[in-house]
Amino acid sequence: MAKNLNLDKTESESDLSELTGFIRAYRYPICSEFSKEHPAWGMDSHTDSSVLSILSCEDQVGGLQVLKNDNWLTVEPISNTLIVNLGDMMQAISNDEYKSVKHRVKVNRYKERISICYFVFPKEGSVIRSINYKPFTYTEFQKQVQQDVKALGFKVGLDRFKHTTTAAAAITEAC
Ligand SMILES: O=C(O)CCC(=O)C(=O)O
Ligand SMILES: [Fe+2]
Repeated sequence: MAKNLNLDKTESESDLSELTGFIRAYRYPICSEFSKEHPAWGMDSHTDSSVLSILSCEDQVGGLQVLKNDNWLTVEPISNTLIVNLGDMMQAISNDEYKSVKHRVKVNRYKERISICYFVFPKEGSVIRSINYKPFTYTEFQKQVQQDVKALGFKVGLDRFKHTTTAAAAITEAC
């Protein structure tokens, strides 16, 4: 991807680090109390703050949905297959050429769901430089996300770091 985007090799290597990645395992219990009209979410709609997120759904129980062209698409689990989601840091690094995908997880009525996710983050202190965003470090991004969630109840994300005043417009729109 770095090659496709003509990114500087040293700089893109410093934006990716195995050392700052982590693995998280999830268990989504069975939930029978929902209907088509009132679905229940194991995880609400969000974008990952990572560079990349690699998902493995251990028991082939579906539920993951991704937003494409304003439509929620169900990701059918395929055995021995990993799903790679692009996160906010990849969107910034790629100057918005690659988009951080909005996704959510629906709970299952009959089976619990186990998934394992590996999140890749930028190296500590590495500055994300992009035409569309002010330079920032992942630590600064995360701090802003936490502040917004606390103050507004939702993540504003990359719009906060846009060069223009669209950040304010994005927040007003979301309210
Ligand atoms: O459990 C999943 O398949 C997705 C989890 C997820 O989206 C996340 O941890 O950010
Ligand atoms: Fe996610």
